[in-house]
Amino acid sequence: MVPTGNSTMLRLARLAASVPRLHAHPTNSRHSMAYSAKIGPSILSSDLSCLGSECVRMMECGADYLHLDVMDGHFVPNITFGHPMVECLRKTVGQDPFFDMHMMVSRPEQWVKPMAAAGASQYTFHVEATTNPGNLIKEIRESGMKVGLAIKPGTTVEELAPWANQVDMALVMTVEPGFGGQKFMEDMMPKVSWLRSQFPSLDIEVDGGVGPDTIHKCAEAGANMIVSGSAVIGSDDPRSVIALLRTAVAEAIQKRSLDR
Ligand SMILES: O=C(CO)[C@@H](O)[C@H](O)COP(=O)(O)O
Ligand SMILES: [Fe+2]
Repeated sequence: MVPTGNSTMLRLARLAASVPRLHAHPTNSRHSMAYSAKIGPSILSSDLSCLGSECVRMMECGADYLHLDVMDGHFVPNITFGHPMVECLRKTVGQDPFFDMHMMVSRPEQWVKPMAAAGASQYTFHVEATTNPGNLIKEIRESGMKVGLAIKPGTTVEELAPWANQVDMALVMTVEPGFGGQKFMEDMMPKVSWLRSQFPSLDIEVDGGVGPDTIHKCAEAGANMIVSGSAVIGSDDPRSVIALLRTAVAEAIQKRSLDR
């Protein structure tokens, strides 16, 4: 029988409110709503000659969004792709999937409009790459995209903090940007914990070396947007890995909300 007493109802309502929305679309996450667990495979680790079908496969395996790594051979010592590829991917996957563009480029200002036109959903730039983050945030918003702000391992979280209230997402890099398949830097976790304590409803993303072995550190520290490249793409069962990562984060979010 369903209990209907007032105190029981109150407890059930509290419990329901504390349960994270597992499949929330990233576009709904800012401002009014509590953050939720979202898993974004980095397609850098996939067969780059099949990017379109790899994106489709990741969405079919339960990805919440796609993390697309743009490298210019200048900001980082590697080159990937630019907005023409994003335009093709958008045509292949349709309007729905959320494209988080991780812009590892110098002068990120120059690609805002082309990326927006190509179908990017969020433009995540590095604070190290610009002298005027405030202006760039404004330009990204005016182009209709969400804003992500990233810091490299050597950059302190204090450099991100002044902008945190103006962005949709903060990205704490857990490897030196440039390549997939590197070792997770656990010593970045205090940055995540600090951001979570200061900005309780901010989307906080971690990127680099994140997989089943390292997800619990990220989840406990307070990250809720999880980029995972080689651990997901290289797995025989990406669907299970994505589900495992999401469960770890969802449980940590639930624990945090019950502890409050
Ligand atoms: O931005 C980057 C690397 O610069 C990442 O998005 C990696 O591509 C993630 O891959 P794994 O470290 O998970 O293999
Ligand atoms: Fe990335």
